[in-house]
Amino acid sequence: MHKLQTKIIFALSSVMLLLTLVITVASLASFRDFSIRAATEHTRTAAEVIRVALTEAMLNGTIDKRDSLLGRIANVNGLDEARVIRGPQVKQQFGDGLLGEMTADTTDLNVLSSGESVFTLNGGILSPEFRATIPYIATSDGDVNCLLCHNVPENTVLGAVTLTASIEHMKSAAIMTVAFLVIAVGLFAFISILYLRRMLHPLVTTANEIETAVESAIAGDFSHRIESRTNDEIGKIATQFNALSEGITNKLSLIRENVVQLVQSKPDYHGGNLLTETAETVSGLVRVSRFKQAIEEDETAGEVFLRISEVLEQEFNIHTFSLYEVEQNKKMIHPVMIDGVPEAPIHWCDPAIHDHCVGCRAVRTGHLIDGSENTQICRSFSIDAAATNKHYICLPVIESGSVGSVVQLVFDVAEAHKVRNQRPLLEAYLREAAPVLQAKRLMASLRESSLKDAMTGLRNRRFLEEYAETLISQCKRRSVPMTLLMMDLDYFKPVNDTYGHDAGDQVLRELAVILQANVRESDLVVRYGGEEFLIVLLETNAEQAMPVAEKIRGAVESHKFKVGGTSLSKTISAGVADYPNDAQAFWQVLKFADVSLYAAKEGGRNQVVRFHKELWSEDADY
Ligand SMILES: Nc1nc2c(ncn2[C@@H]2O[C@H](COP(=O)(O)OP(=O)(O)OP(=O)(O)O)[C@@H](O)[C@H]2O)c(=O)[nH]1
Repeated sequence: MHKLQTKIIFALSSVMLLLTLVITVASLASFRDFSIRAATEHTRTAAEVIRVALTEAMLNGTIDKRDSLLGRIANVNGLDEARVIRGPQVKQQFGDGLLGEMTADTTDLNVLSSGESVFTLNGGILSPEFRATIPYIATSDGDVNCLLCHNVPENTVLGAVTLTASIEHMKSAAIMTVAFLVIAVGLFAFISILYLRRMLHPLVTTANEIETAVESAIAGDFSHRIESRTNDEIGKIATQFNALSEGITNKLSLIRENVVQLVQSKPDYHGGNLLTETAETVSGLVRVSRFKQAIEEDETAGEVFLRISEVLEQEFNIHTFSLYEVEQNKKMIHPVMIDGVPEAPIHWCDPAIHDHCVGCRAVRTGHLIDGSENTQICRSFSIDAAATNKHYICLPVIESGSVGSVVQLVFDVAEAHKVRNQRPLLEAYLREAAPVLQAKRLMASLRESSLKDAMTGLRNRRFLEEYAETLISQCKRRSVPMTLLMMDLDYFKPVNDTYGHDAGDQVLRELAVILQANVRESDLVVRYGGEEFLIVLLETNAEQAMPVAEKIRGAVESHKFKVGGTSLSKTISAGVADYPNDAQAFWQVLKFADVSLYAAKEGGRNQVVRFHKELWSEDADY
């Protein structure tokens, strides 16, 4: 049975039982009281009848026959015994009397001495018996003057009559009445319970339906509707509950549609709690939005990749993953991070994709490659998935229509389902990362080009201004020297004047190639001014740099510059100064290299001059 119904019926039954009990006790108490009062009256009347009869017998001289008189009276309905006892004065005047009139019990004696009536109920509840002991008092007024026969003063107790009356019939009547009451109350209770059940049925059924519907709603299912059975508050609750469920379902559908749009893929709810999973997806999207904000404020594409790796580890709990960057113009794929290690060698895929990016299926197709659905889908994934129990998913990051990067996830077969469920949110992250990565790379390349000389491809003076201090602090930290070679073409103006500016440019381009070819890759060749070049030789002092400068001078001298169909010979002059021997500050070393170059020019050109103190005068106008 339903709990609510049981409770109400139990409460009603308890009330009815209590009511029956109260009525029974009250009835029995009032019956007892009534019985005593009725028996009292009854015995008083019988006592009076006996008195009158005895007086009459005395007057008529038939007092000797009083025994049979008392016997007849005792046979009167409702009386069990009638016994008269003589008081001491009567005994004194008329003798002890009959045998029965002599045997007085304690109650009789008390009544004889006190003159007060005593009424008692004896025999217990099963066979109750009423006893009345009533005194006869001598009186001169009344219908007969007692003092005429009795030699006693007024108000003397002449004797007493003891009457016993059974009140069995009263008890039966009381029991019958109580039984009737109990049956009546029971019947009333039964009818009330039936009526109550009928009345409670819609309430209980509605409450049960609401309970089931709420349980389903907690589990994310809002489809349950409640039948509105009555027109009262219960019916209203049912209607309003339905309206509430309808409202939640509509709003939830709207949220889902928006989530689907944002995630661009229908989240797989796999029978879970719709509300919880939608809420989780929404909070996932909030995290995506925060991620976007963070990467936008990051400085480089490298930092963005680092954030992607943090998201994979912390949010998706994926620890075996690789990030690749595609260099479209060079058709190369560059490993940004392999298994979380920056710039580690390509290891899950065929290393050939490094120089041939279209070997990567994700790069070539621009589609997500799901190796967990088909392990053979990408031929460049070099590990035999079946043998190692490993699966993979490669997600291309599309930047303005082409693949800019690839995120590769490698996981155990057992994790395939989990990873596939995480895919929509991960793709949302990558969609946000794509334009930011592109912007960062664009910024980096713009910056790179602003630090380069467009004509020769060498670094420019701006680069030097930005990195001069870094170069010095690096040398200081590592306690290594650095030499600056300041170089300038000799008599370059006539080239322009004779062959034109384009020819001059060609000479400068060829010179740049010669300079670059004669130093180490780690050294820096900078186009410092028009036909002026600076070479920074790292970890090299001026003594060690002199042969290098000489080699360069020789290389230029022996080179034939191709100018307008003819070839041309040119020479250069160079000045050499180093850190830390000549000066501690970068710009001071540069100045000393420059004055040395000036000295080389002065000295007749096509020569290298090592800086020495005599070349520098604070007063000189360089
Ligand atoms: N074609 C071309 N000429 C340039 C460029 N930058 C500077 N120049 C020219 O380089 C020449 C430098 O001339 P000068 O400073 O007189 O020196 P020079 O003729 O080389 O003689 P010395 O340096 O004294 O040996 C000028 O004519 C500039 O116009 C450039 O980018 N391209």
